[in-house]
Amino acid sequence: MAKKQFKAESKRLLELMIHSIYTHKEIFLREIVSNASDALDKLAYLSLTDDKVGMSRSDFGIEIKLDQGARTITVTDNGIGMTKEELESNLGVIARSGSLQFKKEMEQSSSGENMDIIGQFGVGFYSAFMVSDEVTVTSRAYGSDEAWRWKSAGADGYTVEESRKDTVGTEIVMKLKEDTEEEQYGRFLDAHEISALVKKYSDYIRYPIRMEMVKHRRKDKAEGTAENAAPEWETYMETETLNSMVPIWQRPKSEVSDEEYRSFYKEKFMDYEDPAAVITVSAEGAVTYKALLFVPARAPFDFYTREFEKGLQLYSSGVLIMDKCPELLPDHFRFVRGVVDSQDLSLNISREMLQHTRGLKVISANLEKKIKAELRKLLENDRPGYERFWKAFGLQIKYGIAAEYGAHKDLLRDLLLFYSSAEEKYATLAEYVSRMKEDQKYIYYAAGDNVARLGKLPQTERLLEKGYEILYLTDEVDEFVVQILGKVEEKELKSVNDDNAVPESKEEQEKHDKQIEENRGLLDFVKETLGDKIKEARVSRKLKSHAVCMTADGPVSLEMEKYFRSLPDAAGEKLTAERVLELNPEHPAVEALRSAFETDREKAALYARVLYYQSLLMADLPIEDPAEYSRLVYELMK
Ligand SMILES: Nc1ncnc2c1ncn2[C@@H]1O[C@H](COP(=O)(O)OP(=O)(O)OP(=O)(O)O)[C@@H](O)[C@H]1O
Repeated sequence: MAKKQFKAESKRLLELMIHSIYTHKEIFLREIVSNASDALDKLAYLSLTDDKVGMSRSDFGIEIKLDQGARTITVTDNGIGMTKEELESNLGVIARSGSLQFKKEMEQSSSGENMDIIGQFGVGFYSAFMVSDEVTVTSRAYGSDEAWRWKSAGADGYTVEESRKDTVGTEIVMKLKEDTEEEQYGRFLDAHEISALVKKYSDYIRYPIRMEMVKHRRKDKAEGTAENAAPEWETYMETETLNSMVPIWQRPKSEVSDEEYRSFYKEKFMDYEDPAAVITVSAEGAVTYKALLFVPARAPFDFYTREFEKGLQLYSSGVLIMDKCPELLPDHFRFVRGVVDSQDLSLNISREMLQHTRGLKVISANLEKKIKAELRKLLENDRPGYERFWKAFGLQIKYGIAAEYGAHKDLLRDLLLFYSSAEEKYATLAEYVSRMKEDQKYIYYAAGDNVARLGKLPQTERLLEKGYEILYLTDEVDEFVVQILGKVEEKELKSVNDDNAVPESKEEQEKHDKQIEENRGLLDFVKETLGDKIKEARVSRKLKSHAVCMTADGPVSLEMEKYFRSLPDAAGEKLTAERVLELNPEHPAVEALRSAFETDREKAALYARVLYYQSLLMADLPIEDPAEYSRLVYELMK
């Protein structure tokens, strides 16, 4: 029979498995058993809506058989099975999630020194090759009379041939490798070893995992045996269920260790980092359910893409109904992973119907509150942990505030962190407010690309000098968030660009009014020279060591304009900011402009243009005509 080749990337993964230097080879059993459990889930789910399956929950199970003579471990399930095509496509190429993730990680760590990663999350079926030199999979798919056998001795390919199997399901025979000095593969033929591995990794699997175990018992005394004769023992075989079948989320929190929660998370959701937070819920009342939720420590690579699917696993009395039920999670908490199990959702419910059940709404509203509370707890008790969370998912929280016209702002506001000028670290809005100076009316913010640049923005200088704290907003969505929030604890959020951002004394005000009066002609001239490039030229109230800065009037800020400009053309009309060029009349450069305005208008126009370009540069706005700008500078230097 012709051997078929594995796809290139599968082959590489397989080779890694075969030559794995990883010491926790024992995890192969967890992977094979969890695949069997998935297959049982699928058929159990089908049996809810399809009478033809003719099986009930108690009929499903997994069986493990050890054969010392043949050096084989056989794992059999009566789940959904695989057709010939499925055998080829599922076992011939790298499967989804876990294996792919694994492959990515391996590519990133080119030397393979990260081999420890292997055991931390699902590596799937291929892990069988860590301990076996031949794997045979015989399967009969539900609804089919045919059975097929897939066989492979490793990276050089596999065969698929017709076979026989009386019942629906899958049987996997792993022929163990010969023992070497480093590795005793033979230990996996020991029933006690296997039993311990099932307990360790697969205890919560909700189907019985059965195996024949050798047992010892005292023989009944034969008649006439002396009273004090030594008791006689006999051995016999008995099928034992190795796992407790109690899912971790059904166990009382006090009986589960943190380590158990963490390793459950890592195995189930294929992460190799511990979660940032674990949330357990046991609710009784309108809807009775248990939930076990996790906040991952970092965002999956596809988190901020359309491909990412949110949702929690939904079980109804222990039967998996849906792998990612989106209705259970609001968008702003879409990073949460976990499981919900409720006896109050009808088992016969179809997935479409499920979307409309009230029970789900109740659960989701409750979970939203719990997640919020847990994040607050993290913020209060473990600031570095929260800041790590914030780096991963803060953007999502901000989107949540900006979404739906601010419908969720009250829930999410006190989860926000912004970088602050005061302590050069993140601050919550409440922390900012608590530090506000007595005479301080506003919560100040500056928006731009990065903190370093914002700290040097001309218009922040006087505010900082007066000792006011400024929040530096560096995400595109930030200014939308600020607009939606409007006020925090009665304090208005104010851009440093705002014309009256800096509070003025009466004298300062009078001085300013006088400056406006004195410079009226000059301001008109600057506006005339620059034409449509600006809406207005204005005497600045906020500049100190700089001559000019660019700000904007109206609802569209300069940063928003940058954002709108970055959108694809299809995104509709581009909104532009109403630009205002602010001049500092006390600055020598502006004084030079003023005297040129009085004596040499051509020179004054040159100065005005140069200052305009300077303001664009400092605001990190594009210079429309860099060549012209350069020519102006040459002109100045003449
Ligand atoms: N016992 C089984 N019964 C039915 N199908 C199975 C069985 N074992 C494996 N499969 C099929 O083979 C596919 C590949 O399995 P594999 O373990 O490599 O990846 P996976 O389970 O999809 O993801 P992971 O990498 O997370 O384990 C499975 O998705 C499933 O469709």
